[in-house]
Amino acid sequence: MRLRHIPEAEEGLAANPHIVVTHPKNYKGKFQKRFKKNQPIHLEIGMGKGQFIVEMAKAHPELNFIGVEMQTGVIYRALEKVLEEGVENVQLINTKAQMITDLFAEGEIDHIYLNFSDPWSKKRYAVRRLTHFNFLESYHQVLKDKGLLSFKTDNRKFFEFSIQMFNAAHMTIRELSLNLHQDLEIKNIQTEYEEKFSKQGKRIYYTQLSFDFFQAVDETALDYI
Ligand SMILES: C[S@@+](CC[C@H](N)C(=O)[O-])C[C@H]1O[C@@H](n2cnc3c(N)ncnc32)[C@H](O)[C@@H]1O
Repeated sequence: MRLRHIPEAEEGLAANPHIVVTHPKNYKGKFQKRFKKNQPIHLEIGMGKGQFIVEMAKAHPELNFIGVEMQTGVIYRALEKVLEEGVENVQLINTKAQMITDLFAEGEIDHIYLNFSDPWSKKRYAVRRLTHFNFLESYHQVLKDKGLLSFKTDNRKFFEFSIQMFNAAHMTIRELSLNLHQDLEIKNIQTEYEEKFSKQGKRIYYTQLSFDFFQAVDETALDYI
């Protein structure tokens, strides 16, 4: 997702410090302080323009949500949505996924969502995929014991790569669908990309996993890349 430069974005983000966390490292281990209610924290990484996180926050007032997005113009669009909808259980952070162990303490997060993350199709960029085992190790660190990771994509190869990574990390699959929109048993809130891709007739791949039997990634995982 690339947006044209939005001149008012930086100013808009700075003007809303009650929603946009301007010094996130100061809250490491204390993110509950950013919310009105002390309740489980769900984190979306690469949240885009915020459709999913805002709809989730409306559907689940019993949860707190944090959205991480690296592009300033894109997170600004998410901020506009949070303000428009008046949801009080969403906080936004303008940073990269690579930072999450600097931002969150061990076990601070209950659930991580990766929705339509960039597939980085070229092998030499495999390390940038947000399901690469380097990222899985950092997710494991910040997630609570038995915390969950949910992942959706339209890209079959990326999904297969990710399943191999999850397997190498000894994760446990809790839910899986190779055609999410045909699978009526799985509750689903759509993202911007998901709506676009499913209108084009593309299948949506989905899985939800936990790290309860996590072990260090084994070396054979490297064969998959
Ligand atoms: C393809 S878009 C998907 C957006 C949204 N999740 C959806 O499903 O509609 C991927 C988003 O992830 C963001 N992103 C990519 N790599 C990231 C990273 N390393 N850290 C934070 N955000 C990232 C991009 O800026 C982009 O907005």
